[in-house]
Amino acid sequence: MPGISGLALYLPPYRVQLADWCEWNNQPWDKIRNVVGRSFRMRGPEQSVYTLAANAVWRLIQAYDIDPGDIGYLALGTESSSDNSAGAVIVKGMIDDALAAHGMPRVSRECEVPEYKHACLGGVYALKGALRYLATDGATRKAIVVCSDIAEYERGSSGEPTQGAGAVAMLLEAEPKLLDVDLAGSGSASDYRMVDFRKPFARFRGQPQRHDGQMQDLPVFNGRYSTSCYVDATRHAMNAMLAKQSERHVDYFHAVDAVFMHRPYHKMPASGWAMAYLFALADGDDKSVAELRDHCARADIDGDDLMAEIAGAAPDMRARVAAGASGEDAFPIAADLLRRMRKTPEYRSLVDDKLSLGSEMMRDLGNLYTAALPAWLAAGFVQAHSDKLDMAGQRWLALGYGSGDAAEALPMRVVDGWQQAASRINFALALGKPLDLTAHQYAALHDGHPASLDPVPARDEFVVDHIGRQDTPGFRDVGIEYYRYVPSVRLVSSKAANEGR
Ligand SMILES: CC(=O)SCCNC(=O)CCNC(=O)[C@H](O)C(C)(C)COP(=O)(O)OP(=O)(O)OC[C@H]1O[C@@H](n2cnc3c(N)ncnc32)[C@H](O)[C@@H]1OP(=O)(O)O
Repeated sequence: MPGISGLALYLPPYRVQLADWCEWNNQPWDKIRNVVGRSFRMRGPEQSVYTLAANAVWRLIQAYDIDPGDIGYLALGTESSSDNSAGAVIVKGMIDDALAAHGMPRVSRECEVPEYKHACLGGVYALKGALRYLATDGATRKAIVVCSDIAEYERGSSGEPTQGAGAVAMLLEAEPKLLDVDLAGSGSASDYRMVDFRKPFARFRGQPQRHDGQMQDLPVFNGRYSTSCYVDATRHAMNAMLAKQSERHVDYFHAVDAVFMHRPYHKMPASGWAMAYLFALADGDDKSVAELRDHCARADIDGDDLMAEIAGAAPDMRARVAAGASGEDAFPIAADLLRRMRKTPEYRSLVDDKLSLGSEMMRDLGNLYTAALPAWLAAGFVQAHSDKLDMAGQRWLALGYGSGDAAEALPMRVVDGWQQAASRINFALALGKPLDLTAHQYAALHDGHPASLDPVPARDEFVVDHIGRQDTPGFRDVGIEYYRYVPSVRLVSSKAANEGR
C-alpha cells in the first residue's frame, strides 16, 4: 500500500516569541501559552511561499538521497501562492538549479507538477493525488508533495497570535518506509460555508506597494465561526471514515494509537477530537448514547439539551450566517461538557494521550496552514525516535481540515523499521537558531518593510533575487520572481573537480 517514506521541513529564521508579543500588545500570556503556543515564524526578506517550498524539497532530496530522475510527481499544496498560473513547476525550476550547482542530474522531464488549493487541506488533497499516482501509472516512481504557506493575519485581529510560515515536503513511495496510508479506508467531507475563512482577490485592491514586492495575504475570516466549521467538518469526515470500518464507531476512538490533525493553534485539535468523540457517542448505538448521558449527568448538564444540539442534523452553517449567528459557537453545550470533563482520567487517555506525540514540539511552529498537519507527523516521528518508542504496526489517524470548508480522515499504519527514515527528519535543524524579532522588526516584517532588519544569511537555500519590472511590447516579466540558489560553501563543479582544479 503506498504511503509516506520521508519528511523534511523548512522554517524561516525569523521568530516572534508569543510571550514578547503578549507584552507588546497587552495580551494575557497565560491564555496564549495554553491556547496558542510559544512562538511562530515569519517570512523574511528575499523569501516567498515558493522559496519556502523549494527549501523543504531540497532538504528532502538531500536527507533521503532521492535520485531526481525517479521523481514523477511533484505537487504543491498551498493557499498562499502568489502566481495564479504556474505552481509546483516554479519549485521544480529552483530544485533543478541547486542540482545543477551540485553537479547532479535534473528532476525528470516527465515529472507532473500540479498545485492543489483548498485552504489548509490542499496538502492532504495533494497527498491523496500522489498516492493515487503511485497506485496506478506512477507505481515505479517516487512522488513528492510539498506543503508551503505563509499564515499572516491583520495586526490587532483575533488571529494575530496564530500566524506562521514554513514548508514541509513529503516523500511518497509505493513501498513506504514510515506510514502506510489506507486510502480506501479514508473519509471525506465538504460543505460550502461562505464566510468562515476566505481570501478573495478583492482584498488586494488598494493595498499600498510593499518594499519587499510581495502582497499582504490577509484572510477575511470569522474566528469563532471558523472553529465551529472545523468541529462540524471533522465530525463528518470521521463519520465517513468510520462507516467503512467494521468496529463500533466509539471503539475506534479508544483503539487508535495516535491522532494528528490540522493545527491552527495548540488547543484546536484537542477540541476538535474531543467534540468528534461526543458526536460519535450521540450518533452511535444505545450503549453510546447512554454513555453520553452519563457524562452529562456527572457534569450537571441536561442530556436532552445536548442531544438536541448535536444528535440531530448538522447545524446549517449557511443559515446561521444568514441569521447573523456566525460570531457564536455552534456547539456551546458540548463545549461546556468538555470543559467539565477535561480533568477526568477518561479525557486524558482519550484526548490528551492520543494527541500528545510531537505536540509539545509543535508549540514553536505557529499555524503553517497546509504544512501544519505534516509538520506534526514529522514531530511525532522525531519524538518517538528520540524516546525509543515501539511503534511498528501502530494505528495512526491524520485528520486534515481546510476552511471553506472540507475535511479528510486518513487512517495510517506505522511500518516496520520506521526508525531509519525517522532518524533523517530534520526537525531540530529546521528550528535552528532563529532571530527573535523586536516589536519594531515584527511590525516592519509584517507590513512589508524588511529594510529595518539585517537578513539572516542564506545557506544552502533559495532566495528571491529580484522581481521583474519590464512591461514592454517586446518583453514582459512584471511581478515575476527570479530566484537564486545560495550554496553553503563555494561549490566546485564536478568537471572542475575531475580536472583536479
Ligand atoms: C484558519 C484555520 O487554519 S482553521 C479554523 C480555526 N480558525 C482560526 O484559526 C482563525 C484565526 N483564529 C482566531 O480568530 C482565534 O484564534 C479564535 C477565534 C479561534 C480564538 O480566539 P479567542 O478569542 O482566543 O478565543 P476564546 O476567547 O474563545 O478563548 C479560547 C480559550 O482561552 C481560554 N482563556 C481565556 N483567558 C485565559 C487565561 N487567562 N488563561 C488561560 N486560558 C484562558 C478560554 O477559556 C477559552 O478556552 P475554553 O474554550 O476552554 O473556555
